Amino acid sequence: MKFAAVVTAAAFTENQPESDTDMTTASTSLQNLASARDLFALTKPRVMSLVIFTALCGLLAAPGALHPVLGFTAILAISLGAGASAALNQWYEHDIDSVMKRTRSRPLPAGRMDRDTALHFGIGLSFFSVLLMGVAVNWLSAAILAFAIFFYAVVYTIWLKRNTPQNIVIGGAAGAFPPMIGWTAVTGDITVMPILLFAIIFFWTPPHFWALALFVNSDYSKAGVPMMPVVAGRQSTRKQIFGYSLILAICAIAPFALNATGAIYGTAAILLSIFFSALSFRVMVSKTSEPSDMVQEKQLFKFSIFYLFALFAALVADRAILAV
Ligand code: HEM
Ligand SMILES: CC(C)=CCC/C(C)=C/CC/C(C)=C/COP(=O)(O)OP(=O)(O)O
Repeated sequence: MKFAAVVTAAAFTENQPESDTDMTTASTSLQNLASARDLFALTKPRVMSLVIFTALCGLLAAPGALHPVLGFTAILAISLGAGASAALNQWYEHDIDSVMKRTRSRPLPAGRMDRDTALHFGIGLSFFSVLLMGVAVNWLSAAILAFAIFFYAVVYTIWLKRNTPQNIVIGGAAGAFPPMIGWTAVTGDITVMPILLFAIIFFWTPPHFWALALFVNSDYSKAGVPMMPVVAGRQSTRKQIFGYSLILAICAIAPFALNATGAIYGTAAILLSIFFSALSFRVMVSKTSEPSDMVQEKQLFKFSIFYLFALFAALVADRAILAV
């Protein structure tokens, strides 16, 4: 311990700036570090980690083989494209992000970054990710990636979000493309299975998001965003959550029912979907109006994330076992 303390102290002393110029350089690099951190935050890394995971699972579950370097490049391109679309989303939404409690400490509303930086970063990274995918992997995957970025940054963010309570139902398509892109990176074509993977995330998105929207409702109404609970009310949203969770169950079990996967995926899909539907049912029959008492909604939101993670992990595990 003592030795470690001496070494740390020595290293610290060694790194001390000796002059004013050193001090300026040190503070500039600290600022650069802070903005690098903010650029990273602009990519919504926590949300995108699951997006990237579903893309990776799509790639690993697809029939055929892709050289590991190309597989890595495909996932890198999807990650950069997803991050770029999130940056463009925040460039456009700086006004409503500064009104909502949940989003006002983001780099733009908090004033730690100017809008042009976010715009240039988002556009530059979008082009780079699509070109990388096209040149290194294939142009079908690049085209779907470009469409997904456009769908999130323009169709959802600019057009749908502020105009219709169906915003996340239609806009959710953007988040449903990544496993399809992972799949086409390997196969180069679109078959029933990548369409089903798309459908799973498409029908998962409304319960995932509306569960959250129910307990952050006041944020959205304050910002004037017509999310479903704001426009149609809590009870209608709760019924729709249950409806979508039943459609989700059908889509999740379909790959097994169609013999496209084995029993590992089938068992996981059935158990996870029963639990998801049960939690959605509890939300539907709940009458709570106080956000702090919305235990069922909070549980459903948390479980939605586990559900998608576990379902896609089961898909890959199933494929790995079948291959042995
Ligand atoms: C239009 C579609 C979607 C909407 C509107 C939406 C909205 C949200 C919101 C508002 C949050 C709260 C956290 C935050 O402040 O960012 C959240 C969390 C999350 N979302 Fe979604 N989401 C959507 C689609 C997706 C998709 C497609 C995925 C992954 C495949 C995903 C994964 C996650 C994860 C992992 C979290 C938790 C992040 C954390 O722990 O902070 N979401 N989502
Ligand atoms: C490859 C590719 C382009 C992937 C994109 C994946 C995608 C669309 C994910 C959606 C995730 C997300 C953070 C939605 C938040 O909605 P919001 O922006 O309305 O949330 P906010 O209120 O937190 O800003």
